[in-house]
Amino acid sequence: MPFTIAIDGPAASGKGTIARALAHHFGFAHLDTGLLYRAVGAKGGDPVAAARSLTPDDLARDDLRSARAGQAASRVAAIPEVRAALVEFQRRFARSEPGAVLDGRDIGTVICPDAELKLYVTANDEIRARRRAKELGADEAQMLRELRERDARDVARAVAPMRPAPDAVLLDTSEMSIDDAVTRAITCAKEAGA
Ligand SMILES: Nc1ncnc2c1ncn2[C@@H]1O[C@H](COP(=O)(O)OP(=O)(O)OP(=O)(O)O)[C@@H](O)[C@H]1O
Ligand SMILES: Nc1ccn([C@@H]2O[C@H](COP(=O)(O)O)[C@@H](O)[C@H]2O)c(=O)n1
Repeated sequence: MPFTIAIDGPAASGKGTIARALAHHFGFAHLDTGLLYRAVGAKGGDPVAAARSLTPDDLARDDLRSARAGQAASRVAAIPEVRAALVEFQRRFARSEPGAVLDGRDIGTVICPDAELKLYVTANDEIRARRRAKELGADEAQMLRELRERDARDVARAVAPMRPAPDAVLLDTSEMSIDDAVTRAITCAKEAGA
């Protein structure tokens, strides 16, 4: 049976960093599910048709990590038919052997409600904005506005809103180094049987 780790949380909280490190440590596959929504938003045209016809080339675009792509992603992510078109791919990925780590907003609640480990990664808004501004070479105040706008949309949408699964382990990385956060996540995964 594959071991699935579901990681959710708000933008720039450190989910992807932890997910990549866990996948590397345990030899698991990793899927950054935000990339799917970013690719749909970046494709333009009808988002539902875009979600139904996503290709590996769409996911390899080099403009998907921008703040603009993040905003476009959170708009298309509120469309139920877009989300529905992406469910099966994510669930199939989650069954990768010997295990898989998926990070996003609804992994523990909708995509993999039976995951062996669910983490909900947070950090305070200002710290997240500082980290993202440093990463993108962008203005911190503008990043703060954009992160808050995106989080508000992700929390408020009717379908698969961003929230912790009831059985998720909460990991606030505000005062943690990357190494500390990864070490804590590895400990949680070992305790869960990885
Ligand atoms: N504990 C930490 N301390 C300092 N910087 C961190 C920490 N965790 C992550 N970072 C940095 O913060 C930035 C955002 O992290 P990351 O991309 O992992 O967040 P995310 O939650 O996956 O974001 P998104 O949802 O937008 O994909 C990166 O530049 C990363 O290197
Ligand atoms: N499981 C997911 C993952 C992402 N989204 C939406 O995509 C936006 C971009 O995600 P990043 O993780 O790359 O920042 C995000 O703001 C969400 O709107 C989602 O809905 N579900």
